[in-house]
Amino acid sequence: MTFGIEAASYYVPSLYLEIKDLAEKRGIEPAKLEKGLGLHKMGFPDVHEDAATFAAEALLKLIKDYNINPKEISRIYLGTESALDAAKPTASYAMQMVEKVLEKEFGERVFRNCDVVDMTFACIGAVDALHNSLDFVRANPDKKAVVIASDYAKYELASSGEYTQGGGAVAVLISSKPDLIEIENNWGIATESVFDFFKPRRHFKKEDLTNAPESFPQKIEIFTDEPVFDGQYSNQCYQDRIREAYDHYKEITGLNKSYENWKYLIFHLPYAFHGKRVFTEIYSLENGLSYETPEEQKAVAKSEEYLQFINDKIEKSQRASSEIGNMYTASIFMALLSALQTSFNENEELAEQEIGFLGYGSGSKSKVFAGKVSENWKKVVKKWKLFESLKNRTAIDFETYEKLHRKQLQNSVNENYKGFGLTSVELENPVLKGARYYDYQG
Ligand SMILES: CC(=O)CC(=O)SCCNC(=O)CCNC(=O)[C@H](O)C(C)(C)COP(=O)(O)OP(=O)(O)OC[C@H]1O[C@@H](n2cnc3c(N)ncnc32)[C@H](O)[C@@H]1OP(=O)(O)O
Repeated sequence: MTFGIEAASYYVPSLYLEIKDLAEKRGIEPAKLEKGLGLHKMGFPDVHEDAATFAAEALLKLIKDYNINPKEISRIYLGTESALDAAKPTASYAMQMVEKVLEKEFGERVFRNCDVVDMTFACIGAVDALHNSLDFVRANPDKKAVVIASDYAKYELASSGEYTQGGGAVAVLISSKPDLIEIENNWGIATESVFDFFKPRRHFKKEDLTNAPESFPQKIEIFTDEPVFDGQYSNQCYQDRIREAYDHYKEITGLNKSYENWKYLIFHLPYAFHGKRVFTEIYSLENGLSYETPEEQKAVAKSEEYLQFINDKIEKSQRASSEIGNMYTASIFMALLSALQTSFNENEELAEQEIGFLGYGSGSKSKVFAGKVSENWKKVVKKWKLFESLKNRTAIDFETYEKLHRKQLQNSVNENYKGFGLTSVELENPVLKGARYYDYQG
C-alpha cells in the first residue's frame, strides 16, 4: 500500500506590493532584491484576511475542486506560526467557516467528528502535521486527513525582514490513494534549540512606551505578530540543520548521494533564492569541493556545474515564491506546487520521478524526506492554474501597504471581495473579549 498526497489546493492573499516600490521607498537597490534574493512581488493580506481566512479558503477549494465528501475527513491538522489565539486553534476558526458554507449541502456541523488542531514549530509546523498525518493514515488506511499550512509573514516596517514578507495557505489531502505524490517513510531529522527567529511574549518597560498613562504597569507582556530575529544567524541555522537532517536521511536510507536521485529539490523558501544559496554546502561536501573560505564558497555558487544544477533541480520551485514572498509553513508546499505546475505547463512527464524535500523551522528543526510523483499527477495539477491566479490579485501602492501594515485601515481595499472575511472582533463583552467573527461572501 502507498501513502501520500491525494489532492492539493492553495490560497494567496488578494493584494500585493511590487518589490521595486518597496526598494525605492526604503533606499534599497532594486537589483539586490530582484536579482540577489529573487523577489518580485510581495503578497499582502487585505483588512478582512488573516491566517484563518487563508486556511478556510484553501480547505474549501480543496473540498470543492476534488469533490471530497467532508464527512470522510477524519482530521484537519493546521501548521501555523500566525495563530490568532494562544489557546483556541486557528484551525477551529477555519473549520467553522467552511462548515457554514457546506451547511446547505451536508447539514450542520459537518466536521462534528473531525479531529482538529494546530501544530506550531515556526515554518516547519505543517511538515510536522504532514509527517504526523501520514503516520495516521498508515495506521488507518481507510481514513483521510487534511493538512493545512497557513501563515502571514509580517516583519517590522523598515527592518531587514520587511522585503521577505508574504502569506497564504496550502491544503493537502493525505490518504492511501496518493494521486499526486507518494511519500516514503524515511525522515531525516535535525533539531537544536536556538534563538534565530522567534515570537516571544514581548516584554515592554514603561519608558519604552510613548505617552504611557500614570496608571500603566511598570512592565507589560504582550503578543506581537512580528518576530525577533537575526537574519544572517537564521541563514546559518537553516544551513546547519538541513545539512544535519540530510546526513541523517542518508544514514537511514543507506544512500550515498541522495539529491542525485531527485528530479526536484523542494526547500522551505523564506525568499525565492534561499534554497539555492544555502545548498552550496551540501553540494560541495557531496562532490568533494573545498568550502572553507568565503572565496571558495562563492566559487562553488558561481560554477557552471552548480548553475546548471540549480536550473535543472531548483529554479522551477522558486517561481511562485518570487511572486508571493514568504508563506512560512506554506512555503515548502507552495514550492512543490510551483515546480509541478511549471512541469505541467511545459508538458513534461514526471510520473515515477523522485522529489526531495528539505524543510526548516526556526528555533530550530529540519526534516528531509522524499516522495515519488504518481501516475495521476496531472489530474491533480490541472485544477491549480497557479500562475494565472496570481495575475488576479490587486496591486497596492506603498502608502496603502504601510497603512495596512500598521492596521490603520477600517475598510477592506477590495470592498466587494468574495470569499471569507473577518467581520468583527469583540471588544466589549467581557466573556467574549477577543472573539473573532467571520462571514462568507459568495
Ligand atoms: C523566517 C523563516 O522563514 C525561517 C527561515 O528560513 S530562517 C532563514 C531566512 N531568514 C529570514 O528570512 C529572516 C528575515 N529576513 C532577513 O533577515 C533578511 O531579509 C535576509 C537574511 C533573508 C537577507 O539579508 P540581506 O542582508 O538583506 O541580504 P544578503 O544576505 O546580504 O543577500 C543579498 C544577496 O543579494 C546580492 N546582491 C546585492 N546587491 C545586488 C545587486 N545590485 N545586484 C544583484 N545582486 C545583488 C548579494 O550578492 C547577495 O547574494 P549572494 O550572497 O547570493 O551573492
